[in-house]
Amino acid sequence: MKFTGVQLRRISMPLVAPFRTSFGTQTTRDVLLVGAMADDAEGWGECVAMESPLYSSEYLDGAADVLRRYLVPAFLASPVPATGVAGLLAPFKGHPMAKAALEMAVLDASLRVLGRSFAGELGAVRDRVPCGVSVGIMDSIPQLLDAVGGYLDEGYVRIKLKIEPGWDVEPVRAVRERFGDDVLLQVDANTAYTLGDARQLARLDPFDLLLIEQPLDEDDLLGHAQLARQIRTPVCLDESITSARAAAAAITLDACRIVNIKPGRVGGYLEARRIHDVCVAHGVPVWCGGMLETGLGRAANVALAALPGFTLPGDTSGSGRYYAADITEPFVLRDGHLDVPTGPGLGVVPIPDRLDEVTVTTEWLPA
Ligand SMILES: CSCC[C@@H](NC(=O)CCC(=O)O)C(=O)O
Ligand SMILES: [Mg+2]
Repeated sequence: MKFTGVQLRRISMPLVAPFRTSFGTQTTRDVLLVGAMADDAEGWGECVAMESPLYSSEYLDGAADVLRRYLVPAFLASPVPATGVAGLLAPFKGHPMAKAALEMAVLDASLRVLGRSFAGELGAVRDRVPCGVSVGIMDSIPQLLDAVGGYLDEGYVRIKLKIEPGWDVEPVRAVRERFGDDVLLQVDANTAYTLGDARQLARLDPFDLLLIEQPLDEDDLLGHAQLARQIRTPVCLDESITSARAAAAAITLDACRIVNIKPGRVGGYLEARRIHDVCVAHGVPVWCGGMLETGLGRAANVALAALPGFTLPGDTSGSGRYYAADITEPFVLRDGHLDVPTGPGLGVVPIPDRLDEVTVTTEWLPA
């Protein structure tokens, strides 16, 4: 396979509704796409970095810069197989989301030539996955209950509520009172609390939550271990799990009992699989997190979510959760599940007209 170059394409996708978390409110999702163009195939990667460094230290323009100046030239100078991309890029410190996007594009191109799907390559054991949905912080409890009711009507099998100090026990209590105890329910704090909030977080214990996601700072494994001894709700980590090694450390320190796996956060789908394997070896359930991906990243996430250790519904919602029109054929929920793509590579491709409608800039980096 001979790569002729790499395309960096910035797109801007309006959200169907504002999405508010403890670190801010989004109304559009700006995305950096990476196109790995070879003589016999093209592959696509999606960089999940946000426009601003609010979820993690990466941000879209920084990812574009490190790809343009370091990662893409290193790859084009010595085009290794997809399994070699992470090692080739390791000398460049950090930037897991940028690295993940390039690895994903190379993997997609390679698998298309081989006629192999992402699901087949990663080791999927299911042909459809149960889907959860992430629900933002709202202006009022009634507004929240309307949103949750709508998602349950759509068939989502698990509800995740974004929380922050001042919006935690009340919304959880209201959802339980309105929709009952059988709804699979969890919360995500995006690092908004401190160990000093343990008593407040323990007030969530009576609501039988599946988990509380990332209550404390990304680098506070010991704090999460101490918190886990003060609350009954299982602690799940997201931002803290940056690699398989970090997952092993978090589990060994009893900092978490569940792991949210996000390929972009950990440097790619191959590292994501390694984290899955570490967690399975420790008996720790995992689920697939989301970064408001377009259908490209969504396709890869759904394939990943079909691996055996993904025993909890992920944030693998339908395309319509965020976008009125996706850049690929939309992912549509059916009986609360999404079908795992079976075609070569990602199994989906960007629809040229849709892609052009949302494109802000494109750059060509020739081999
Ligand atoms: C803008 S919030 C992105 C990070 C957040 N992601 C979600 O809540 C799920 C988003 C999705 O459905 O893709 C998380 O911390 O888990
Ligand atoms: Mg999270």
